Amino acid sequence: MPQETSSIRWRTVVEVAIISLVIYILIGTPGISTSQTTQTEAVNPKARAKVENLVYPRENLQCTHHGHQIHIFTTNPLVMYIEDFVSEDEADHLVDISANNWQVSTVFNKGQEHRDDSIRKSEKALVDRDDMVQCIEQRALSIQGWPQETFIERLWTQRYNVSGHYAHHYDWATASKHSRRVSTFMVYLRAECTGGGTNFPRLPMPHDEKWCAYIECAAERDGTPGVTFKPRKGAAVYWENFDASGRGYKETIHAGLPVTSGVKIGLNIWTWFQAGHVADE
Ligand SMILES: O=C(O)CCC(=O)C(=O)O
Ligand SMILES: [Fe+2]
Repeated sequence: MPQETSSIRWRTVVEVAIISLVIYILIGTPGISTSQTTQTEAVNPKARAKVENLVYPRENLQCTHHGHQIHIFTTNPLVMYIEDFVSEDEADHLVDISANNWQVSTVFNKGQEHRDDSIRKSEKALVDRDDMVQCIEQRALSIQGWPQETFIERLWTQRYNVSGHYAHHYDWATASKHSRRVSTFMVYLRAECTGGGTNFPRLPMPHDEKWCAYIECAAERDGTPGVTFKPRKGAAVYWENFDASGRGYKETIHAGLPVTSGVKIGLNIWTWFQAGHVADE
C-alpha cells in the first residue's frame, strides 16, 4: 500500500535522525570530548587537531641555568632579538633529533594543505619532546611571564638549502576570542649560510649602529625594505602577533629570505592562547 510505504519511510528518516543526534552528542560535543575546548572548536576538526598539538612542559623538569641576552627592538609590537636563546649543545641536539624526520614543508590555502615552492621552500621535522626540548619550551614560557591558559605548539624544525625561503606572511593563524597564536620565536639552530635572514618589511631601521651586529646594515641590505635579522646560531627573534585588543599586528609581516649558499636550520616556537584548555604534559 503506498500510504503504508510512505509512513515506514518517515519512521526510517526519524530513526536515522535520532541515531545521528545520539552519535553527535557522544562524539562531537564539549565536555564529553577528551580536551576541554569551546563548542565551535570542539566540532571543528582543524581546531581540534590544533588543540591536540598544544603541550606544556612537565612539572619537576631539571633545566640547567642558561644565560641568554635580550635586546628589545621595539615595544609596540614587542620584537626582541635574543642572543643564546638556546645553547650550542641544544641547537646541535635539535638538529640531530630531526635527522630522520624531514618532510617537505607545506602551506595552507583556503583550508587546504599543499606544497608551493614559490611560497615556502624548505623541509620541516616534528620534534620529539625529550627533557632538553621541554626545557626550551619552559624557557619560551618563562620569557613571556607564564601567561594563563597559554601553551606551546609542538615544536617544528625547518631546514633551508640553497634557494630555500618562506615568502612574506603573518604567523597570526586562527584568531578568535578563545584561541590564537600569541607569539613566535624564530630560533636559528644552524646558520652556516649566506642570505636566509628574517625580514620584516614594515619595521623601521633603528638609528644605533650597535644593531648592525644583529640586523643587516648598509651594504648587506641590498635594497630589501625594512629590517632583516641575521641568522646567528643559538639566537632567536621573538615577536608578539596580537595587540591587547586581539588585533593582529600588521608590522609583524615577515619572510625567511632565500638562502644563497650553505644551509640554515631554524626552530619555530609558537605560543598559543586557548581559553579553558588543559594540555597534556
Ligand atoms: O625562516 C625564517 O626566517 C622565518 C620562518 C617563518 O616565518 C615561519 O616558519 O613561520
Ligand atoms: Fe613565520
